Amino acid sequence: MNIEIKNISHSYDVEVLTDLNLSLSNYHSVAIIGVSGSGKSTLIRLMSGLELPSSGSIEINGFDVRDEIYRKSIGFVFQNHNLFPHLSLKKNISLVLEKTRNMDKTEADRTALRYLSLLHLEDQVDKLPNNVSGGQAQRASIARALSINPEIIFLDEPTSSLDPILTHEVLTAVEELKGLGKDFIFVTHVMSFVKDFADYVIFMDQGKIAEQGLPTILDHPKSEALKSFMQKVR
Ligand SMILES: Nc1ncnc2c1ncn2[C@@H]1O[C@H](COP(=O)(O)OP(=O)(O)OP(=O)(O)O)[C@@H](O)[C@H]1O
Repeated sequence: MNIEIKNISHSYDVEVLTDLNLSLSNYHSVAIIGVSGSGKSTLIRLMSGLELPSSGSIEINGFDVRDEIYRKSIGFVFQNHNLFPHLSLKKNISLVLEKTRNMDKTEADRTALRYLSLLHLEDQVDKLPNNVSGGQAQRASIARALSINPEIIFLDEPTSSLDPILTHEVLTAVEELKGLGKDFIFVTHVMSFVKDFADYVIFMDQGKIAEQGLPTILDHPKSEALKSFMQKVR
């Protein structure tokens, strides 16, 4: 995918991203890392078009992120699974497909089952989100994001509410998706996953990109900020 971010700043009560620029071509799996509050979630939400920057522009694969065509070409997985609690895992997916992709019920059900199986949830499809583990629910929300056949999948700390075992289970499932030919942009605190899965790393510090490059920057950080971060997360 190609990413062109020009001079974006973003404020809530105070400025959280400051004059940020990024130009990337032909990477497929971009990790955004950094300490809590450094602006990672804000950046990934702006890149997905879920929120618009206070100033500046973002183009991904040649589309302004405000473009409806772009918005239909992405899937987003949130920190918490965001599934409807009163619908089964299957229905959580098939309903989205019926309502937003005009699929008939049979095709929507078939597609939901296909993606739930891809995430190893074929035995859980009729359960409600509250009756499966946190890792299974998060895998179902990844299946839901995939089911609309997006070009890019955004994951904003998908394992932040999970214990280490479930974190491993979800991230292993994500790694298995590499062969699908999708592009990924993700925020995570799990550095082993960054090393295994990312082909480019963006390190955020205080609303700016403090360091960026291939995943090898994690082993050979140049900036004091990334050095200090790596000492804390190891
Ligand atoms: N909707 C909002 N309204 C007001 N302030 C916000 C909002 N979202 C984020 N912020 C503030 O913006 C700053 C950056 O937040 P952001 O969530 O982007 O950081 P982060 O690096 O993803 O942190 P974490 O790792 O804790 O999720 C923080 O100071 C946060 O309190």
